[in-house]
This record gives sequence, structure tokens and C-alpha cells, in this order.
Amino acid sequence: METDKLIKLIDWAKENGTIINDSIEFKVDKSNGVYATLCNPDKIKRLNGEKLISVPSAILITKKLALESFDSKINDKTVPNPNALTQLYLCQLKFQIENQSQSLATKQAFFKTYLDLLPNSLNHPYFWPLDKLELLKKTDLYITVKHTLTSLFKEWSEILNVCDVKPYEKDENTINKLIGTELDLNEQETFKVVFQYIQDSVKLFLEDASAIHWNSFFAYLWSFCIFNSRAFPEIMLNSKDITNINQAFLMPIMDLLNHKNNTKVKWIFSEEDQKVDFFTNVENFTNKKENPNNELYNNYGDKSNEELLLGYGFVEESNNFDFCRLTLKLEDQLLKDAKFKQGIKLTDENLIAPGCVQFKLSMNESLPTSLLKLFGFLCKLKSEDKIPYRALLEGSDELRGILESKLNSIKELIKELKGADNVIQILKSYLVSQRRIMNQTMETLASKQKSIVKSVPQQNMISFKTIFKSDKMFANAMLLRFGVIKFEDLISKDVMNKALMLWIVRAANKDALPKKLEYTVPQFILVMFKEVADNIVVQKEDVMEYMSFYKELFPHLSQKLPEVFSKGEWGIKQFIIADTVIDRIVWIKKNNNEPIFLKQSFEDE
Ligand SMILES: C[S@@+](CC[C@H](N)C(=O)[O-])C[C@H]1O[C@@H](n2cnc3c(N)ncnc32)[C@H](O)[C@@H]1O
Repeated sequence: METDKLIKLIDWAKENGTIINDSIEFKVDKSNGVYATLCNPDKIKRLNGEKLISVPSAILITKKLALESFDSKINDKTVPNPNALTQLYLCQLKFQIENQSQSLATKQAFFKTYLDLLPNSLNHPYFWPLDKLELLKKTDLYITVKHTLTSLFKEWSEILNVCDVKPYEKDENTINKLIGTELDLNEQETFKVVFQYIQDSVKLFLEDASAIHWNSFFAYLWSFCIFNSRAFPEIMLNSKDITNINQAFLMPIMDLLNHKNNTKVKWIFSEEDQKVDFFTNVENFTNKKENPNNELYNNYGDKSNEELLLGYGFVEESNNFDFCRLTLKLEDQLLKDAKFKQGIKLTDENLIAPGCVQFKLSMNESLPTSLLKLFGFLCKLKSEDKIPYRALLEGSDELRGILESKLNSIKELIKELKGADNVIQILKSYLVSQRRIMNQTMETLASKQKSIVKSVPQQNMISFKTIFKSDKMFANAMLLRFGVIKFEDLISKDVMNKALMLWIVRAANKDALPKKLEYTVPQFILVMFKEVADNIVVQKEDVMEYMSFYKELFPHLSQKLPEVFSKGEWGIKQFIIADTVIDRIVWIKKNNNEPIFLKQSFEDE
């Protein structure tokens, strides 16, 4: 049946001046639709520079035809989509079965073989059953699907208005209640009504195309998807009528080619012949693994899976043009400061709405510099003008946490997918590609974190674990007071911060000790303690805040372990200073909770 239709279409196209190279064979099967292969591999080598398909302008469906059909004086400029009128014209061509004008009837007869082969079953998410659509909820796609459908409903009303056409109305059809209103697909009832209407219409369409009314929303949705997945940019025709770069037209035969990213192709319009010529490159056939059947592919423009799925109803699993979105809600002022005060490169593409920033993560750019810097900025203290290494590392830990939860939710979703139908396969490939990117981002982040640590000079960094191991007396005090046998116990017994403060005060008092410490306390820690001590203004509230901690330890500690905790100054103020020192120069590594002292220094120093 489909093969007959395909043969008829090719015959019609040839009768009307289309030239198809005889090495091309068009095929059709139920699951893949129509596609083209090169049947004579010996000839492939000679394909460079050879015209493979040549389509005359006489068989194109353009906006000019649409204008002729409605009224050439129509002003559709109020509708943002320059293809709205041509989409409505396609609805007429395909579905109007009564009251046609003579000229429309003539065009319907002319394009019949083409219209008959246009698919009536589309895989775009708008046509997915509700339960499958719900699976998109946790992906970035869900909002876009709802948003596109909302705008399309508006566009449909507007273009009907411009053409003075009444929408198809049928009382029992619940979507008609919504005509003339602004769709709110966040409203659960409306969402259900619209998607159920689409499902019912799909069923009708599959049984009998004449049951679809040309001026119904479903007809327009179908036409919109056909246009999105098959139209070519009109700019290639060098026509003078183009007012918008997105204006497009339908090109029978040429639109039977499937897509593959990275495919090298050329379309050239010959003014002399008034034909569009299609050329391919031999390279497209050299990788047997990638193209085992010598399929003749087109290139719709190298696209991400989101674009492919929403525009074409399929995805490429190993798609190097794919990306994940990472969207963050932050205070708008914070984003402005990051951009203007800190000089972090946040473009309009990043700043998608007030207080909302978005990054695209891809295999080529899995960790944008501005993303890492923004997280560093978020962890910067108010007292710091620039982003110190400590903040960059803390920020990268925070970022990892967010990415990890996004990655986990993708993994969960993949696990939830049961069954092998087309939609499930598409969704699985989409998610697998997202997982691949997120994994890559996590790896890049881990190695970036390592390289930041590596770039810090040795003398500017020391782990608290190293100190703990060198300071036997202090370790012993921790055993007596907190029952800490080994360093890791500080973490499991939740006394790390107390231990850090105690050690910092001990280090600051080291010159008062009767016996010198057996190791060298890094100079930058002592310098920071002094800097804080010199500038701090201790308020009554600060004292109150630290009082219970202080009372829990003192004077008990200085009485029990005078050799560690009584020489020098051990007042409450010292601990307030020590805590500020921790804020400024200690990075608690997220994956093992180990504190690292890091000199307050910056990348560009
Ligand atoms: C321009 S048409 C190509 C011809 C189409 N196969 C047909 O049967 O009419 C675009 C549509 O073909 C399908 N398609 C194109 N490239 C594909 C690919 N690489 N994998 C799966 N489907 C593809 C999608 O359904 C898409 O919406």
C-alpha cells in the first residue's frame, strides 16, 4: 500500500520535471517510513559533484501558493510565525473535502500523490499518549512541549482570524470550549482535555483522514509538525518575497531523505533551470559502521536531541550536538553582581529570565567556565573581593551535588521505562544521551577540581589530617575529651569543627608553649589569625552564640590538659576569631568531609 503510494509519488514528480539519479532507490517500511539508499556501491565514488536529485520549483508548496489560495492581499504580519499561512494552506490541501474553490480543488488534485504519502502517524511528543507524556515530566522537555502547544493554539486562532476563517466547532468536542481563550496547560483539567482531544483525533485520522476537518486545531497541529519536520528554508530559492529568514516551503521527493548529524550535503538552486539540486559527499558512505546500508541522508542542520524530538519526532542516541540544560533559580541581584561586578561571562542565552540562569552542557563543552565561576562566586565571602581557590572548590562541591541529583533522576527515569514501543525507545535514547553528557560533566568537574588543587602551591595548603597526625599531643587531647581514636572519628563523632577551632587557637598560641611544636604551622594560617584578630569587632551577640560551646569545654579542658589548652590566650574571643579563620581558609571537601587549609589566594595571582 505504502509502496504503491511511493511509486505513484515518484512517477508524478518525474512527470513534472524531477530528476532522480538512477543509483538512488527509495524504500518504505512500516517502522521506518520512507528512506533512500544508494543501490550501487561502485558508483558511490563518483557521487562527489554529481547532482543526485533535482526538484523543479513547479512542484514546491510555498507561501506564494498559500497567499494565492486565500487572498494575496492578506496581511499575516501580525502572526509571528511566517509559516502560519502556509501551514493553514497545507490543512486545506490535505483535509478540505467540501466547498473548495476551483483553484484549491485543482491544486489538491495536482499534489494528491504527495499529500497521500505524508505520514499521518507522527512521533512528536504532542501525539504521545498521556501516560507516556507524563514520563517527560522530570525532563526539560515537558515545559517546552506545553509551551509550544500553548503558542500554537494562539497562532492557530490568529491565522484563522487573519484569513477570516471560522474554527471547526462541534458541540460535543470539548476542546471547542477553549477556542478564543488563552490555553493554560498548567491547569490539569485543560491539559487533559487538550491531550485527550489530540489522542482521539489521532485515532480518527488513522482510520479515515476525511474525518479530520481542515479548520480544526488538530489539522493545524499536524500541519505544523509536518512543516517543522519536512520544510526547507525559502532563502535557498533566492526569492524576493522573503521577509523573514524562517520562511519555509515543502519540497516533494527531497523531503523523503532522513537526517543524520554531520552529514555533508549541498542544496543549490539553479536560477536557469528553476530547480533545487541536491549533492552529497562520498565521505558520508565511507564509515560502514555508521552507515551500513549506504543510506542517502540529508542534514536538517546539526541538531540536539531536544530539537530533533520536538521538531522531528526522533532522536540520535550518540548525538555529539546534544546538550543538557542546567537551570538555576537565584536572586536576580546576585546574578547581576556575578556578571557586572565579578565579570563572569553570563550571556543573554544564560540569563533566560529575572533570577533564572541556564547553562547548556554538551560533550564539547561539558563544564562551561562561567558555570564553575558562578558557583565559586556563590561561595565567596562578602569580605572577599575576588573568588579565592577555597570558594572555587566549595562551589565545585556544591555544583557536583546538584549535577549528581540531576544525573540520579535521569537514571531513575531510565529504570522506570518499561516496554519496547516506539515512544519508549525514543525516550530511552533521549535519556541515555542526557546521561552520557551528565557523566561527562561530572568527570570534567572532578578533574577540574583536582587541577585547581594541584595549581595551589604546596606551602599554601595543608590538610587537617596531616596536622592531626603530626600533633600527637593534640590528638591525645582529642582522645581524652571526645573519645577520638583516629582522625576519621572526628567526622563520625561530629566534633570536627570543635577540633578545628581548638587546634587553630593552639596554633595561634604556639609561641607561649613551654615546648616547641614538633612540626611547622604554615605561615598563612598564623597570618590569617592575626589579620582577623586585628580587625574583628566582637559583639555581645557573638559572645552569646559561642557561649554554650565554650562552657562545654572550658575551664574543664585547661584544667585537665593544661599543657595543651592553658598556655597563651584561651578566651572566648579566640574561638570567635578561629571560626572566622575557618570560614576564610578552610575547605571541607564534600566527598570525605576532610578539612583542608588553603591560603586565601586567587586564580590570577
Ligand atoms: C523529512 S522526513 C524524512 C522522510 C520520512 N522518513 C518519511 O517517511 O516521510 C522527516 C521525518 O523522517 C523521520 N526521520 C528522519 N531522520 C530520521 C532518523 N535519523 N531516524 C529516525 N527517523 C528519522 C522522522 O520521522 C522525521 O520527522
